[in-house]
Amino acid sequence: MQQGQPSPVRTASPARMSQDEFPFTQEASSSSLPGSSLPPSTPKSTCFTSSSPSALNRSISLFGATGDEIQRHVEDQKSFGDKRETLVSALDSTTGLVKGLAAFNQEKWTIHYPHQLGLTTTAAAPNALQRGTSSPPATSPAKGARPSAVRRSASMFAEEPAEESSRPAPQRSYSTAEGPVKPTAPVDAPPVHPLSILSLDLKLGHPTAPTANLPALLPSLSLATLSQLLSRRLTSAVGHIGQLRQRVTDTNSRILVTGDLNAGKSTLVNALLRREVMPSDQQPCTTVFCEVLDASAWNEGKEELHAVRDVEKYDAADRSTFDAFDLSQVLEVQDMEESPYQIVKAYVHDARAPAEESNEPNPSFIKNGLVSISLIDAPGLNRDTLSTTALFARQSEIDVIVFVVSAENHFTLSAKEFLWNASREKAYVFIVVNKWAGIRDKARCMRVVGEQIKQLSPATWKARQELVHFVDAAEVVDDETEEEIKSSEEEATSFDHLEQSLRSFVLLKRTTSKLAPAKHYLLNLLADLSTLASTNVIAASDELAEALRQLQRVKPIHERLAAQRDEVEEGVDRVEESVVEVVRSATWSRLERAMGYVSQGQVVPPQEATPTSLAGAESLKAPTELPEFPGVMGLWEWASEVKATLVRALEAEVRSAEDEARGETVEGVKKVQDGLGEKYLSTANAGEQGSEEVKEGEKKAERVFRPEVMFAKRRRGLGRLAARGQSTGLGLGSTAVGLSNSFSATDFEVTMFDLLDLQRLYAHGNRLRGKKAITDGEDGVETSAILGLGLGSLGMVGSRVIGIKGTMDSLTRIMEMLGSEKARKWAGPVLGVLTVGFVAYIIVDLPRAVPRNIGRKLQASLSSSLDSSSTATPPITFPSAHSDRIAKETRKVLRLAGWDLRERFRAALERSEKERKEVEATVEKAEGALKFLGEFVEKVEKEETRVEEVAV
Ligand SMILES: Nc1nc2c(ncn2[C@@H]2O[C@H](COP(=O)(O)OP(=O)(O)OP(=O)(O)O)[C@@H](O)[C@H]2O)c(=O)[nH]1
Repeated sequence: MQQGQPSPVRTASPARMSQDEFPFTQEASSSSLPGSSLPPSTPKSTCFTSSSPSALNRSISLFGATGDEIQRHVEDQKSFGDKRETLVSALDSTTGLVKGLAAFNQEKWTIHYPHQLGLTTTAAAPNALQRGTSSPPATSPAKGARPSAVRRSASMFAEEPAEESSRPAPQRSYSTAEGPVKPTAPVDAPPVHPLSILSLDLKLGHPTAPTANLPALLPSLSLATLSQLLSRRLTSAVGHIGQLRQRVTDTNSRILVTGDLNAGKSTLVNALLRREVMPSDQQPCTTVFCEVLDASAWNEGKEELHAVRDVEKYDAADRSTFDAFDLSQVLEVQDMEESPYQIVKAYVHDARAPAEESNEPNPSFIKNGLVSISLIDAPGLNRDTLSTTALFARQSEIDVIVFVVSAENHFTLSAKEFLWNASREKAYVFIVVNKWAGIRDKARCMRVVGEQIKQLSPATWKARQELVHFVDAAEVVDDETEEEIKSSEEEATSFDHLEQSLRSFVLLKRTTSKLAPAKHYLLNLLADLSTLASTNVIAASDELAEALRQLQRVKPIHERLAAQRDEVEEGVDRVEESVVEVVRSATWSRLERAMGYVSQGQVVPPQEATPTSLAGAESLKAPTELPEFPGVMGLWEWASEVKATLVRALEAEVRSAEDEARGETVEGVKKVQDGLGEKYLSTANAGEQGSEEVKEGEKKAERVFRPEVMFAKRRRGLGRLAARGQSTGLGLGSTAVGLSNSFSATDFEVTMFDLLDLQRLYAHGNRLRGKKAITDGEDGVETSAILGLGLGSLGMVGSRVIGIKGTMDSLTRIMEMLGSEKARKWAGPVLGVLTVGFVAYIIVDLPRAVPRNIGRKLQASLSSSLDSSSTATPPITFPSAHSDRIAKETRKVLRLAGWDLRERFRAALERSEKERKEVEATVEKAEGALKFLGEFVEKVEKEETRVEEVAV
């Protein structure tokens, strides 16, 4: 530096400059862009107190960046890269978490919403998550009191106050079905914040419902519906994360350079590239938008022009979508009258870019190793181009608008209009006041331009230290030789400052426009996930506790019932067998006894323990004695009556046996239904949680035992002994099992022989004669038999009537003498005597003989009808047949009662097994849910910490 030259820029340290000296007084706390990660710029007062042009020229360099600032910008770039990497990783992890929760909600556990548990936003409440899980996913109070800006976006039930910044979250109830907010949470409810991203959009389907009433709708939605709505929310969250990721990872950033005609836009672009790529001329020469891109990044390193007719179809790899020109032909392409091209893409190499690919920050503007910046040189603004450029500027891919204004001309009307509109949409617009070197009264120029900016774009004005630059682009382009480039890196200039600000601003813009939304969205989403998971930890803990309590009740009952299964079977069989045996033997002995009397022609004397007939059962009065003998004249009718009486006596005994069996059966059924039922089913019923209605229904379904219907379908009529065993009508809806044998006491008629005790006579005669008694059923009567009969009868008459036993023996001896020759001559008189004796016997013995004969015949008749059965088995007798029948009927009733009990027991066992399985499944489900949610909350918290640390 030569002597006499004005002091170098750095000696005029910004710190030493007075704020008042700077025409654009910096407003307090607005030295950096709002929300910027850049530290506030050092107040670089650009006081142009000297009116000397050279001094001013030197002062201009005050705008230039110091080495520290450049270093800071470099660090900014690096930090941007780190933040981006962290957020991309967090976005990916969160996608995994959301998908995991969605699958969990679909397959394993229906997610509850906080209001379903009646939770409130009680920030001071102790953390309830510590109960019910070994690894409590605690939400720290610090997290609970997360800055409300993060929460601002949505509330599940009510709008959040916009101004809450440092205040704790308002108390808010989730269960507002009744309208007014009231704290419904249990004392140990965790702090819960309202859901934002995952809140339910209940306006769907209720477009007219006012927001304030929405909470009232929540309780009316079922758990399943809410869970489905949540699924949709989660799916859309995954979609949104995808979009955010795309935006975050998008490295392309576009700067639109626009301004008045001839303001020096092309010159500025060239200056940023440090090479003359765009044509610049006194004459308006930019007619088409021309985008300058890094050739190595976008066109395989090849420098050329792509003149594009249809931007929508453009593909750098597809030659058919553009016309290619040499880079040097740019003026030709621009100069075309009525250009057919929408845009010209100029792929160039930046002179300052490193030859090799590197992610390290470097001085190149378009290839800085972090963000690929493309510069779009727009046609100068006039009435024709204004709307097109405005449209272009509005595109979302345009990160920054650099508005170039000539210091010589200030803002034209078109410029003002554009700036006015653009600043409304983009908030910040870079303003480059170009051709600054030629301005003499720089202070005045600055003041005028400053006033205009203040009005046109207040936001830009506020951040003017970063956004408003006074430069001379032509100087940079003209003067920069290879060597000067080097030296310029060492000596910061105002243009460097512009360049670095622009670069930082692009990064800042990207941070604000891409990283910040991603961070805020992630924090909101993660907070929601944490809330949901925490809420569900409580739900799962409660469910687990309840299920374990249920299991404690249900498991032992089921185990006991399962162990008793065989016991019940055996118990029922035992009762059945014992009762049947009692009935069988009682019946048999009763009938055997009865048959003993009847076969002797006697009525059956009542037994002491004869049961009385049950109400409703058909009763039959047992005859107490035989009808009185009316004399020989009424003999025949009397014999029939005797027969009927004996039959009735037998039948009455059968009835009594049945009554007795019925009584036993009643006892047996009681033993089964009440005794065993009480013993085994009370266990099951005690454990049943079934409603009273169900139990009532089961009771109704039980069979009702009506003992009086047992044996009801017996054959009617005195003449038949009802042994056919047709349906006995047990009253249990069963089909009776019939006996294969049939008894019929009416099958025999009273005959002449019944009136005489021929058999007895015959037997007696034979005994006298030493012969074997004839058997029943032999029709033929031999002479000797008749003789025997006669003798027998005589003897009997004699012994009864005369009363001398000796006479009888003498007569017998006399009769035996008839066989000898000597005795034959006695035959006539003896036979006479015999006949008289016989007749006398008949008359005297009738009242006794007839009943006996009939009884015997009755017995024979009953037995004969059974004799057809196999000889291998014990002979079936009247008592045995009836005892079998009655025992069978008893067994049938008991079996049904047993079957009933078994069924009820089986049903109870099944029910308890089902209940146990259900409870066990619930336990498993809740335990699984707790495990999942515990891990989930941990992961969410890890992500939250990671994302919170990303400063955007
Ligand atoms: N002294 C001086 N002249 C400049 C500066 N910038 C541009 N010029 C001159 O101004 C004229 C117009 O420059 P351009 O870069 O073509 O301007 P432009 O805004 O691109 O023009 P159009 O695209 O046609 O609107 C040229 O002759 C440049 O040499 C500068 O900073 N200082």
